[in-house]
Amino acid sequence: MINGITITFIGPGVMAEAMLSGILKKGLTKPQNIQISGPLVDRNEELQKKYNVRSFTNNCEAAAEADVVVLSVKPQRLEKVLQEMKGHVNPNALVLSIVAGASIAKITRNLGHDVIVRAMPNTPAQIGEGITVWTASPSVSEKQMEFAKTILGAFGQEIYEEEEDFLDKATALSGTGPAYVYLFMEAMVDAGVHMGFSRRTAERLVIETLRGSVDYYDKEAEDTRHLARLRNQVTSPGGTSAEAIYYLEKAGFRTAISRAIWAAYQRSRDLGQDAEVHPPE
Ligand SMILES: NC(=O)C1=CN([C@@H]2O[C@H](COP(=O)(O)OP(=O)(O)OC[C@H]3O[C@@H](n4cnc5c(N)ncnc54)[C@H](O)[C@@H]3O)[C@@H](O)[C@H]2O)C=CC1
Ligand SMILES: O=C(O)[C@@H]1CCC=N1
Repeated sequence: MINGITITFIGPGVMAEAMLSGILKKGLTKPQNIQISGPLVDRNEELQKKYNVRSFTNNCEAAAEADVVVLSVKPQRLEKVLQEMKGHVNPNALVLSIVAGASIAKITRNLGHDVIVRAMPNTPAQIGEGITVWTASPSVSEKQMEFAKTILGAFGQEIYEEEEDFLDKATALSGTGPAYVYLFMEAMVDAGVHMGFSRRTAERLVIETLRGSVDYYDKEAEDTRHLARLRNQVTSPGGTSAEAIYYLEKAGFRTAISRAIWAAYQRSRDLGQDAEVHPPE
């Protein structure tokens, strides 16, 4: 296992906490081997008390001795953080970035370090049910690939992709995915309220419908399960589902989703190229 290795988190926010709590829950390493570094003393103390980890306000000091340096600051802060840390990361350390859009080339260029794993988790990582897609630069050793796989598997499932472009695609699909799911759920709840249900009842109906649908999908035999077949089961000829689906398709439901996810993919690629925020078309 990876016991004994030191891991430093640069940017101790929501995602860093999800990762470190998963790592500790799985017993991958001891709390004294985990360090966090961020500018907010209150936040540092909060995590220090909760998990018994060490905290720093100086990123360079925090990273100096670490075997794994996790980059978990917001994309807009990354460049400055990398430039400030240049020359302060152990040359043999694995740098594991979860920063949306930040390409391996960009990290290497700004940090002067080429042992990089780029990963894209999502927020259900906070309850150990995330899904993370990751890739690695050629300088990452086999042992470090195993570290990365073990660390990323501590807060959900992980999928390795050889081509880095899939990281931008995963950012759009699964990294950003919870935002689409919650928006869809909100819209359904609002429709329920529109028809006269109390908000509480509408929320319950929507949440249990989603949970039940996913569980039902999961129970189907792997070789025969198919989303369209499950949808067809609900859709009787001339019935309510057919009527509703007609209106969803007429409104361009699938195209809207596909275009939105494509736009998120392009946005992730733009972030990697230091592009300014651009207005939507
Ligand atoms: N929230 C999400 O759904 C996902 C986010 N990500 C990526 O994870 C990264 C972190 O996101 P969150 O945890 O949601 O953000 P967050 O805002 O909760 O965490 C960022 C942390 O960085 C700290 N910070 C700010 N400036 C710093 C500096 N100069 N040095 C060190 N720390 C500094 C902040 O105080 C904060 O604690 C982002 O790059 C994001 O793209 C990846 C997957 C999913
Ligand atoms: O919107 C964002 O920047 C983040 C990155 C992945 C999910 N949400």
